[in-house]
Amino acid sequence: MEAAIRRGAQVIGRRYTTAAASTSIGSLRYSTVPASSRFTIVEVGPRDGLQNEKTIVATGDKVALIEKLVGCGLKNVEATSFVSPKWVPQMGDNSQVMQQLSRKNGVHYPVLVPNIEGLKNALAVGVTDIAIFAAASEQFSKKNVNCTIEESLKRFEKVTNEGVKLGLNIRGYVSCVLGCPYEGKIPSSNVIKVTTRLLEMGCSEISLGDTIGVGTPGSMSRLLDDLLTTVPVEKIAVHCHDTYGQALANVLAAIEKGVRTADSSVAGLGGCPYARGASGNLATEDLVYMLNGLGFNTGVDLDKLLEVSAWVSQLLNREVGSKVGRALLCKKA
Ligand SMILES: CC(C)(COP(=O)([O-])OP(=O)([O-])OC[C@H]1O[C@@H](n2cnc3c(N)ncnc32)[C@H](O)[C@@H]1OP(=O)([O-])[O-])[C@@H](O)C(=O)NCCC(=O)NCCSC(=O)C[C@@](C)(O)CC(=O)[O-]
Repeated sequence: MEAAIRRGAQVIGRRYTTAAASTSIGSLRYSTVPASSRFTIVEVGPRDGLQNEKTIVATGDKVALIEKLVGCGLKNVEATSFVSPKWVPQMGDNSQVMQQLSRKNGVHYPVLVPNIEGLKNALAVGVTDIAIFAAASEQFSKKNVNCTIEESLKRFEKVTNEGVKLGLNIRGYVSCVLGCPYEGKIPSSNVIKVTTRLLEMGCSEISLGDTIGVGTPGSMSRLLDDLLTTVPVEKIAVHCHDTYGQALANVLAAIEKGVRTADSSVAGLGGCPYARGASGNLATEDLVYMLNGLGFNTGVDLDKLLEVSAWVSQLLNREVGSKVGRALLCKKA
C-alpha cells in the first residue's frame, strides 16, 4: 500500500515540477491512505505564533494556551524559546512558562535553543526536548542569530554534543529553504548541506522552514526530490508559512513525497521577527481538516481546537486566521 502511495506521489511530483507531464494521476494518492496512518503535527503556536507579538502576553496566558492545545490531543507543542530576551522580548519568560506548565506524560514540549547559555537555562527548568535552528541563507542567519551559517553550526554543535550526552530529543530547523527575504532564491544544495550537518550532529528530525511562505508545491516538490536522494524521508518535517496562501498546498506536496510530519500554529499565528515580510504559519485547524479529509489519524479533536483558536484570537485581539476556523465558527454561531 505504502509503495502504491509512493508511486502515486512520484507521478504527482513530476506533475508539479514539469507541468507538461500532467497525465492522469487517478484517485490513487488520496483514496489509499490507510485508516490508521499516523501524521504528526508539531504545534508551534506558543513559540512561533507568539514570538512576533508586539504586546507581551502574560505568562499565565501562554501556559493556558499550551495546556489547552495539549487538551486537544496535540502531542508535540513547542512551548517557548531560550533565546536572548534582548532579541525576542516576548520569549523572556521562558523559564517561568516551563515552571508553571503542568507537563503531561507522552507529550513533548520542545523549546528553541540557540547556544549553550540557552541550553543551560532550559536544562535548569527540566526541558527534555530542544530544537536548534540554522538557516540555508547566509543573510538570514546573520539577521536571526548574528553569525554566519558555519559559525551557527559550530555553536549548535556544542549544544548537540551536550544534548546527545544527556539523551535529549533534538530537533533541527533549516530556515529559508524555499526563499529568503534578503537573498531571494536559495539553491537546494544549501538546504542539503545544512540538513545533513544537523542530522550528523544528532538531530532526530529536520523541519524545513519556508520562513516567508514564498514556496509553491512546485518548488517544495523540487526541493524534496533533491533532498530525499540523500536524506531519509522519515527525518523530514515541513514548516510552512502562509504568506502567499500556499502553505496547505505545500504540505500536501510534501505528503505526496512521503513526509508525515508538519508544523502548524493554532489560528495561523506566527512569523519570524528577523524575516522581513514573514506572516503567519499554516493554521493547525486548516491542517487538521485536510488531514482528516485525507484519512490520516492525527489524534486531534478539531472542535476543541476551534475553541482554542477562538480563545487565543480573542486574547490577542485579532480575527481567527484559519479558513476552517472562520467557516466552522461562523456555522456554529
Ligand atoms: C543567538 C543570539 C543569542 C546571539 O546574540 P548575540 O547578541 O550575538 O549574543 P552574545 O553571545 O553576544 O550575547 C549578548 C547578550 O545576550 C545574552 N544571551 C546570549 N544568549 C542568550 C540566551 N540563550 N538566553 C539569554 N540570554 C542570552 C548574553 O548573556 C549577553 O548578555 P549581556 O552580557 O549583554 O547582558 C541571538 O541572536 C538570539 O537570541 N537570536 C534568536 C532570534 C530568534 O529567536 N529568532 C526567531 C526564532 S527562529 C524562527 O522563527 C524560524 C523558525 C524556527 O520558526 C523556522 C522558520 O520559520 O524558518
